[in-house]
Amino acid sequence: MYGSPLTTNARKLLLLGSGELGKEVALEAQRLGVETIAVDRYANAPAMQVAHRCHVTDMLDGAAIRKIIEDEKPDFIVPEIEAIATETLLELEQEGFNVIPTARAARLTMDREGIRRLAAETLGLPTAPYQFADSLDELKVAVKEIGLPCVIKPIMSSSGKGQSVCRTEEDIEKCWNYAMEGGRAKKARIIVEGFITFESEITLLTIRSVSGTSFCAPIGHVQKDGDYIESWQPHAMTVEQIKQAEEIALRITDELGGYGLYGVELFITQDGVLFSEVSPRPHDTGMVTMATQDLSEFALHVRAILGFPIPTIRLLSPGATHTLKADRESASFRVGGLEEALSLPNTQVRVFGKPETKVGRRMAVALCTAGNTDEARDLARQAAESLRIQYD
Ligand SMILES: Nc1ncnc2c1ncn2[C@@H]1O[C@H](COP(=O)(O)OP(=O)(O)OP(=O)(O)O)[C@@H](O)[C@H]1O
Ligand SMILES: NCC(=O)N[C@@H]1O[C@H](COP(=O)([O-])[O-])[C@@H](O)[C@H]1O
Ligand SMILES: [Mg+2]
Repeated sequence: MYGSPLTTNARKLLLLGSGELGKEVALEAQRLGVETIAVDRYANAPAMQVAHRCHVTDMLDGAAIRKIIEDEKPDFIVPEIEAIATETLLELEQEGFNVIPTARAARLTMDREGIRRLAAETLGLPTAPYQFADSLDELKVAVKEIGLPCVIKPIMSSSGKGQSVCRTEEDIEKCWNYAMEGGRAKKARIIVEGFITFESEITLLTIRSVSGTSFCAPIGHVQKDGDYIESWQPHAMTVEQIKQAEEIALRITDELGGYGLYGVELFITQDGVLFSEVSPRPHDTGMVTMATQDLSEFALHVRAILGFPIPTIRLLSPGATHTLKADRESASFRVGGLEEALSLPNTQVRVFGKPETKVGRRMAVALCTAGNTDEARDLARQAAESLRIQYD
């Protein structure tokens, strides 16, 4: 039982990160009468536009995050991005705050080394071969060990920032410099992974709630330069592949614990399913569930967080998403083409409302359903291609 938002008995959910995914979490929380507070590094972030209140702060500044949380006293602290002062979250959890799904999950997944060592070395899950390096010289040695081609990523980055494929020895220095520019922390540490020639890659949304662990139908996706372009659900898989995928997802989410939705990223290869990484929060590729499922990944996250049951998750239709990205930096622009996009059948659009564009920044997504995923992908691509950004 809890009171209405903005009254003394309100249940309060504070988002650390306020992008397009947080916006949907805030909306779902509000549907259940929860007070929402959005925090991010810049003003007018998408979730701030729908939350009851907001705060702008450096998300890696532990003292600043602590001050906001001590003042707000939220019932749930919900990380929405990776780059947060997670040491402070560990402390706050110790002091009795509820970090979703757990502060340790946020801490481990903030940095590729934490989650990769846990998955591969502690749990023994199959992954791409990997090495870490702190300098260009160390990287050269690591590339020799792993072999070419390989994938080089800053240990702290997301949405493909600073990530590149190294194909020849001459590329190594370029990849190192690219990783140094794209990483979000001061640490100059990178991971080198063997390049996996996968048949497909999926996100397995896995929910830990009072009802136990539930899985959504697998979501297939295509990424370009490490960032997602399109996703679809369900992704066709054999019974054995689904079994392996669910086993991996169960192992890693059981280890990380807590209540909430996880996005488990997996590579489907000829030799079986490999663990790639996991988000302890809704996943960008999972936006497709806003069109395909009775409960979207955002609704599921909120239900799990609040401690409510999730007896069933229904896939209502095959569906797909396709993203709209900006190609330059601007604070004065318009998103157009909605008339054309929305004249397509079974099509919806989410315009995130980000205040500025940047090269490669995701600004909107098209969501479509159809009789099968191929048709849905075609439709979503057409819808996204109808959308355009006009810069002043
Ligand atoms: N070892 C690999 N072999 C082949 N492709 C890879 C490898 N690692 C990453 N990729 C490709 O790059 C994409 C992004 O990689 P990864 O998920 O590690 O980065 P990320 O920055 O965390 O992205 P996001 O935040 O969007 O999940 C993967 O989905 C996959 O398409
Ligand atoms: N792959 C992670 C992901 O998609 N995260 C989503 O993107 C936002 C940041 O976008 P921005 O970089 O455009 O501000 C995050 O806040 C989250 O919603
Ligand atoms: Mg990823």
